[in-house]
Amino acid sequence: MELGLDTYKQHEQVDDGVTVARISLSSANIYKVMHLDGSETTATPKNRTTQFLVGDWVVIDPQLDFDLISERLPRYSTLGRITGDRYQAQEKEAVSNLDQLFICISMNKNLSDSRINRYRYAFQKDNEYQTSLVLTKSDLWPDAAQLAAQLADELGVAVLCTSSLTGAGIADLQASILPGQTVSFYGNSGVGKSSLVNAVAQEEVMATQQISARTDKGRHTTTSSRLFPISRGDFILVDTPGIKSVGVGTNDLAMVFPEIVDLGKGCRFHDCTHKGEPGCAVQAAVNNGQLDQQVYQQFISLQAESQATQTYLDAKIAKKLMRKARDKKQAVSKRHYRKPPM
Ligand SMILES: Nc1nc2c(ncn2[C@@H]2O[C@H](COP(=O)(O)OP(=O)(O)OP(=O)(O)O)[C@@H](O)[C@H]2O)c(=O)[nH]1
Ligand SMILES: [Zn+2]
Repeated sequence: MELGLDTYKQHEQVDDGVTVARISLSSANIYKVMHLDGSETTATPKNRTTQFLVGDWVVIDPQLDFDLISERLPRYSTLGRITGDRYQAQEKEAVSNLDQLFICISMNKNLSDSRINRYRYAFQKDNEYQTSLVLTKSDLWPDAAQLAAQLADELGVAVLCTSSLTGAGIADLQASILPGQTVSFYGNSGVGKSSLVNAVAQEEVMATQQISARTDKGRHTTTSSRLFPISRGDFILVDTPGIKSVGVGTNDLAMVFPEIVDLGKGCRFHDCTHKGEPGCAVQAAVNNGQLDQQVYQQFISLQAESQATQTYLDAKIAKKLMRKARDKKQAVSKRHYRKPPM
């Protein structure tokens, strides 16, 4: 097992004579590294301020029952995720040294343009890793291959049409992963990602679930990313359950709809939402046929969605800040506590 080291060496240099390992788990500053023989050890950074991502190659100094991480080797790619800070959603790095990202969308009756548009930014981004679209559950779509071809043409990315049920397209997907590559599958809960990954890996890497009518929550017990070497397929899988959103955030709208941003420069108000304000150049363009009505509708619905993401993130952050403030207050009142005089 080489954990993708050969692929890594095609991008970056690794000195002879050092012992390298790969970060396989990162959770609340507890790290695990995987060695080239497949064994895993808890690891502690020599320098506590250094942050690591799952996928990082590191130089280790093995101790009796743990590894000391002495150095992080350069990353040739990073997969981002949207997180919130106090003011706005932000893109943060989540996984490193990734070669391919497969964005999975299921071919059920909910398949729509807006669903695909959500990821348009991720497809268009000039990534250091390759991004492909994987259509899952193709057995549910009458002319799946035709739609796949149309999307490939439209998006300019590879589109793989698969069904874990019939096995269609699985061999193509396997063939698109080169030996020693590090890959990740992204998809909303229920798209059939686990079934697909297991079919591609030819082993039970991930637990599959029947879609729960009760609740969508609590099915993934872990939210930390993890590295899985797949021996049958000779590739490395990074499971990223914590990544809820790839490139969907307010800022990304501009990248998905550059024509609307351009038109928006002509609006009377600089913060125009293009939803009926007077002097809106975008609405005017829809009215005179310059802007496609459908594109406009997609923009509006995606705008609502990204605002919802935003609000969700803001609320989460507000809660966190309140909790912090409360903890601080409690700490202060503890400090001032004096034993009552006898
Ligand atoms: N028709 C059809 N159903 C499928 C296919 N693949 C998976 N399913 C069904 O879709 C449901 C979800 O499958 P999973 O593989 O667990 O989906 P997931 O995306 O990993 O879901 P989470 O575990 O919630 O992340 C299950 O009921 C599967 O039986 C397929 O190719 N065709
Ligand atoms: Zn406007």
